Amino acid sequence: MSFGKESAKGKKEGDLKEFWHFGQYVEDDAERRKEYPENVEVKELDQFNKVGKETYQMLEKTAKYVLRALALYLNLEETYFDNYIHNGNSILRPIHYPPIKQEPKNAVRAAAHGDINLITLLMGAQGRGLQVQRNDGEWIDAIAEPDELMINVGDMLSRHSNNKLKSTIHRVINPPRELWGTSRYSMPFFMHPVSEMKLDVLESCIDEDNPKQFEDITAGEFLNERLIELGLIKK
Ligand SMILES: O=C(O)CCC(=O)C(=O)O
Ligand SMILES: [Fe+2]
Repeated sequence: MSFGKESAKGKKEGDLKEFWHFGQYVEDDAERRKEYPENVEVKELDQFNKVGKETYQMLEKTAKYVLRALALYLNLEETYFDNYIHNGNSILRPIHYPPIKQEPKNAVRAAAHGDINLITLLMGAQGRGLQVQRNDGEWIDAIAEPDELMINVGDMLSRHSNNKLKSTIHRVINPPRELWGTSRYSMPFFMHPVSEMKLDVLESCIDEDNPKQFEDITAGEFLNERLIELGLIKK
């Protein structure tokens, strides 16, 4: 994905980043397989596709267990999400934030946003910069240690749970000027369900104090809407 092409929802400046995508490896459903683009084979790097696939599948499995815990928290069956995420449209996205060569004006490495998907798993990034916004509006550093994962709730889960689980607003700030010459690398795993999953607010998350906050929509429709807003696909 070319540099500067993606911008956060509602922001005109492109983010200062470039990235690769590893997508779903559908091995048991010919119809579903046609829904996703083929993963691109990189012949120049011997281990690239193998390591990408292994990383994808390990993070996918980890995310599945996290969603099981969240399902229990939402008073759902423990395995509620399992069928929705099997062969889901999840993405492993290694990102490179290149050295900054000139005054970026209003552009940042990643402008403030909520992720589109159910949950995001972030392995320790190489280089600081990630911040999350607290409920009181203050931004705090969110730096995972090598043996830790940062886990964000995304907008799809926030809709489905009527905001009982709030989408984590986060951003990647530019480094101080003396570190402009350094790259940053990060590797989020975005857990997405299959496109036909209904994100309609769960009945169990609606009551008098917390009326239904979101319109009914499927994951596929919601993703499409958001990709248009991010400048990644055309209407
Ligand atoms: O670079 C990071 O650590 C986070 C990237 C991110 O938030 C995103 O790509 O959605
Ligand atoms: Fe994000």
